[in-house]
Amino acid sequence: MDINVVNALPYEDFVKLFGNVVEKCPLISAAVWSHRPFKDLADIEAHITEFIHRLPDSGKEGILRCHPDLAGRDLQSGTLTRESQEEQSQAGMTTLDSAEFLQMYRLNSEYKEHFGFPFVICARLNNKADIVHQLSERLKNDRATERERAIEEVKKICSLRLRNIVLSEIQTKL
Ligand SMILES: NC(=O)NC1=NC(=O)NC1=O
Repeated sequence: MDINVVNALPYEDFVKLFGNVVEKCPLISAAVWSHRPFKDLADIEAHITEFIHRLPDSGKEGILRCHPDLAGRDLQSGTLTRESQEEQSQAGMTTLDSAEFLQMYRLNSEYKEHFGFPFVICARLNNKADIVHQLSERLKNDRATERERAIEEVKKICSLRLRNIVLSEIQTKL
């Protein structure tokens, strides 16, 4: 995708295209539009990262709270966003047996009870064994450490979603 095309987008189209690179947080892309013209995709990503970094702890926790649980109620009810549906199914969340499903439910509940925000991990970079291991391990973190750790995962998800958008735009032009 030509960065000049992106730079020429009115903010409505920019937010339509990039609004879900951070799950259910279109505000971030709507805010980042102010920083155009962008040098390239990495520049857009850098501005998104900077916006998140500058948020107070409550803002970072707010971003985490916008993420659906892995193998949670949104997955069960079919109300995940397209991106989350793809990511969660790729990580094996749609093929859990009843014991695995219960384990995820219990670990997610324990994590949420402990931290006050949901466990977030970049599902595309992990399989279900990794996810269970990470959930169990990260439960031991203190809140500040875990908040930053989870935000790092949000940035990985964002980076992969940005690349997917560019790739799918290029494919539509081929
Ligand atoms: N709680 C989560 O980590 N959710 C998710 N991670 C992803 O990569 N996609 C999701 O929906």
